[in-house]
Amino acid sequence: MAQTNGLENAGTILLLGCGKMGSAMLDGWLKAGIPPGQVYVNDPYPSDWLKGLKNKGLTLNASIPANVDVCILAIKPQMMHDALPSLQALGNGSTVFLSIAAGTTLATLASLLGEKSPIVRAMPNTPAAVGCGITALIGNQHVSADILDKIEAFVAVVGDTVRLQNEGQMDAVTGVSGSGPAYVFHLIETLAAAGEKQGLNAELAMKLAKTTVWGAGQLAMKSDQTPADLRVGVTSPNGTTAAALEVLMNDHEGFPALLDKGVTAAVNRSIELGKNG
Ligand SMILES: NC(=O)C1=CN([C@@H]2O[C@H](COP(=O)(O)OP(=O)(O)OC[C@H]3O[C@@H](n4cnc5c(N)ncnc54)[C@H](O)[C@@H]3O)[C@@H](O)[C@H]2O)C=CC1
Ligand SMILES: O=C(O)[C@@H]1CCC=N1
Repeated sequence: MAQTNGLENAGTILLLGCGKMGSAMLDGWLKAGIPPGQVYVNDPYPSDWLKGLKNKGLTLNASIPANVDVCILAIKPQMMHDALPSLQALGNGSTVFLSIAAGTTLATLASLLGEKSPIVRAMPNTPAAVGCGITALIGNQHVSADILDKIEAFVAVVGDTVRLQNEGQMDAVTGVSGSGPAYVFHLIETLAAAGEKQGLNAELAMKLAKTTVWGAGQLAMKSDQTPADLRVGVTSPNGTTAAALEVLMNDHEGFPALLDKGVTAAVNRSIELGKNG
């Protein structure tokens, strides 16, 4: 039997906002077999890649179609109040909305889109661009198990998925995995810079830093051992790693304290964005 990905009956799709996240997801849907003829995209600043998809049948910047099965909101949270009133005709309960905006709550989305609307809130991350994202999802009271399965299929084609128990978890998810890739990219930058300071040329230092983060990520995912055990496995008694970890694992000014402060700042900003919504 042919393999299915849950998107065979995706229906008519409207994507509002096709920047970094919107285009990563759109690319995933098209690669997963959604015909471009089923896809409408509205974005006032379309990329060349997006414009090129018009030749394949995608509809760009047309008026809102009368019947939309799934409408994906991939605009900035600050744009919701201006942009969503244009979608109110879709708020009769038959269109399912998927918002990936940080902070914007299900209640705010329902107030802007129509209280009958089935709305799923999700938090993906940019590794979705290479099919390695992780997206957390939660639906409002109008989202049935079947609808949630269907919407999950839209994000599952660009990576792993998790379902949340309650919307309150979304701020913490945003601080850990939504913003998380930036922390890891910064780790790569700073590891490479430290290598340069030790005399390596820039290209070599960056190759070592990138491949080390990639390899450690692969090992953490594939090994039966916990990350803590894997760390111990690198650390020879009285060796080089132990010397580094003595500095990095300092509770007050090392990784644990810094990352905790960073994640807390992201979570607080997510809560603030939600209140402003
Ligand atoms: N970048 C990231 O790592 C992640 C972003 N998000 C969320 O995804 C959403 C989009 O973020 P990015 O893709 O990073 O931003 P972006 O700035 O790359 O994309 C936003 C797009 O919206 C378009 N736009 C502006 N006004 C519009 C309107 N009225 N109608 C239609 N399109 C409009 C812009 O031209 C732009 O292409 C945000 O709500 C963000 O919180 C969620 C998870 C991760
Ligand atoms: O920085 C932001 O607000 C968005 C949400 C998560 C990642 N990027």
